[in-house]
Amino acid sequence: MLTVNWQTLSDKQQTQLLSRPAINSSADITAIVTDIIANIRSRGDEALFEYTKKFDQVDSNDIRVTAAQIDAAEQRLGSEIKQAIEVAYQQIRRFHQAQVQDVIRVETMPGVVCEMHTQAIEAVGLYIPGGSAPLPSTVLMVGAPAQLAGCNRLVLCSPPPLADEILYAAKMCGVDEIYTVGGAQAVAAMAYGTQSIAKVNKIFGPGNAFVTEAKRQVSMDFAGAAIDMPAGPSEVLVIADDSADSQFIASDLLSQAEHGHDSQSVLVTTCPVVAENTAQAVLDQLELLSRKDIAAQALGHSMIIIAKDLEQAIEISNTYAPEHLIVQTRDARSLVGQLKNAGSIFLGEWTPESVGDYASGTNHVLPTYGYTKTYSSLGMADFVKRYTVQELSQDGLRNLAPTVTRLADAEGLTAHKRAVTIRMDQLAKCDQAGKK
Ligand SMILES: NC(=O)c1ccc[n+]([C@@H]2O[C@H](COP(=O)([O-])OP(=O)(O)OC[C@H]3O[C@@H](n4cnc5c(N)ncnc54)[C@H](O)[C@@H]3O)[C@@H](O)[C@H]2O)c1
Ligand SMILES: N[C@H](CO)Cc1c[nH]c[nH+]1
Ligand SMILES: [Zn+2]
Repeated sequence: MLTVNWQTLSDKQQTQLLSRPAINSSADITAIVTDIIANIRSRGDEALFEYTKKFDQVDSNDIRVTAAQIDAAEQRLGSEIKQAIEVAYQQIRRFHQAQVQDVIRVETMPGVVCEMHTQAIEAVGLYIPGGSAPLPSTVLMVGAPAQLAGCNRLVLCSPPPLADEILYAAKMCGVDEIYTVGGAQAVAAMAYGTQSIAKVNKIFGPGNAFVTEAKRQVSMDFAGAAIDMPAGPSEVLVIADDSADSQFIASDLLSQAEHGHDSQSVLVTTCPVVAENTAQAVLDQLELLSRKDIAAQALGHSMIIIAKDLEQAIEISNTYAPEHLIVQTRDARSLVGQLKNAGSIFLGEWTPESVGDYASGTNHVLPTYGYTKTYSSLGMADFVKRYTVQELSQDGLRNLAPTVTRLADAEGLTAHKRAVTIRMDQLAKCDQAGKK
């Protein structure tokens, strides 16, 4: 892991160090994905089966998981893992239930009532990564809020083979339309529809560079599907002062590095001793990992930055805009207001990032590539649409009519004006009749 002293770097070096490649920066990946999407659109299932054979080595036209297969998966699982999935599901539901937005009602002027309502998105596509590891926790992160929101059709796609834990978590979230397809081809199938998979309105979930690029491309086409966010290879940034425990920091850096060769882990510390001890602890702990090779590759583009003080450390973090931000300093809570760009923040030494990955209740689907500057952690708001309702009483119309008619005059829109004056005339007649 590269260690650098921030003070000694030029502006250009600092910018380079904190940047990551854009989603579509690989011309190869962009071209491959464009081709896959075009093929799925023109040849549907036939292309979907071909890609599943080519990329996932499964030669089958049976991509829909049956109810019997879901039940069999449940039977095979041990009680401890079932219980862990159940506890995580309840935790996630609890935190997401609290985000459910009640109807907002405001009387903006006497007799003028405005409301904001939400309505669940009808059909949602849930992408669950599966290339390098099955992620049942991701099923809960996208499935539980979709279920809570009341989405009508929950479609899950994940590359074969589907782990029993994935099927069990899906069942818990009420997902019964499950397909064993992955990659860009699964995203294209959900966005445009094929003979086996009917089109969805919005696609959720993280994935590798091919999946994320496919989501980007289908979301740019109005005939495609909306997407949640760019959620690519995992990242973590740790801010630490001299009070931090280097063994703890190393375990957090490695827990994201083991996700994929393209994951990135960053430590920004004000203390050179913590920097040195953490570098050593990372090497020691790396030896203990089952996915040592993957983590080692990720460490190749990970780094330790020595900052002059906490203020500079925070500035670096805000510029990098990490998916996960861990704060291991004295009184970590006091920094929260200054941490402007992060998908999810973990405060203090007793809050490892992995609790958010599984079961604290927060969502682990988070923007990466620096998109925490503009995108948010996945939440209930992503599964619904907002719409407004307004209702005016006779007095409400009387009160608002002068404003609306003058603005309609200013815009030269006489029909808009008449829609108000025609009613005002009617009200005037009624008033007259009432007086007689
Ligand atoms: N940001 C988040 O919220 C979040 C959450 C969980 C996981 N992740 C990330 O998701 C990613 C999961 O990646 P993964 O690879 O394990 O699973 P994946 O399901 O995203 O990708 C596997 C698929 O990629 C396709 N593919 C592989 N090589 C290809 C090639 N050469 N050409 C075309 N398609 C190809 C295949 O179709 C395969 O099914 C990791 O990077 C992990 O860090 C992110
Ligand atoms: N850290 C990942 C999000 O970037 C989510 C995850 C799933 N399982 C373990 N971790
Ligand atoms: Zn993780």
